[in-house]
Amino acid sequence: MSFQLVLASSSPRRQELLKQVNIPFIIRKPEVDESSIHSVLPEEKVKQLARLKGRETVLKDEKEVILSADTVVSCNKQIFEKPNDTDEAHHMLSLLSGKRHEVWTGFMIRTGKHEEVFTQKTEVEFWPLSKEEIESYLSTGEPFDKAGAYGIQGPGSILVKRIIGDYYNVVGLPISLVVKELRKYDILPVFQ
Ligand SMILES: Cc1cn([C@H]2C[C@H](O)[C@@H](COP(=O)(O)OP(=O)(O)OP(=O)(O)O)O2)c(=O)[nH]c1=O
Repeated sequence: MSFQLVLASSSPRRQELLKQVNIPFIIRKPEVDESSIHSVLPEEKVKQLARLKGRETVLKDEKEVILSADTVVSCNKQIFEKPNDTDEAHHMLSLLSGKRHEVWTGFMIRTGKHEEVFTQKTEVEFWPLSKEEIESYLSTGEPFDKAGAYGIQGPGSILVKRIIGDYYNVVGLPISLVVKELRKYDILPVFQ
């Protein structure tokens, strides 16, 4: 039986990453209250949030596979999600300045019969950032819809000294691991 992929996400980055590997999908965004998840461990938090988003997405028939995900930044035992305002974004970037942090993405794959949750970690190191650099970056508006208040894929790329691990995991979906798992449902990138 071949399955239809349903992306349970409104993140433009996740949509782009699936398009990049030519996987056909439809979008169905769940209504979730993310504030109900309080885990202090980033790996647990992204698992729980991906699970919540996946389970709250309606399965319309047995041929559908739901893919949901969540990304957080973890630095010095603190978890950074999307900043609520400029002050919070400034605070996050000040704490990330000159240091290493982890980006965790959790994703869930769910059908009517099975569900599984996976996680992936990428380490990112930032250059030391001056107050002016942080303010100039904030003025681009980039930080506000992104965990940790930056996007590695845009102008935020110049904040990054190095990364260890999957780049796409930082952008919101570890696409090669996702594709590997979707093969079980005969969902294949078109070039295969
Ligand atoms: C660290 C980092 C995060 N991000 C993004 C990926 C995610 O979209 C976002 C983290 O927020 P999420 O809550 O994981 O996702 P979302 O609210 O954008 O979308 P949805 O819940 O509908 O799936 O941060 C980047 O785009 N680049 C980066 O470098």
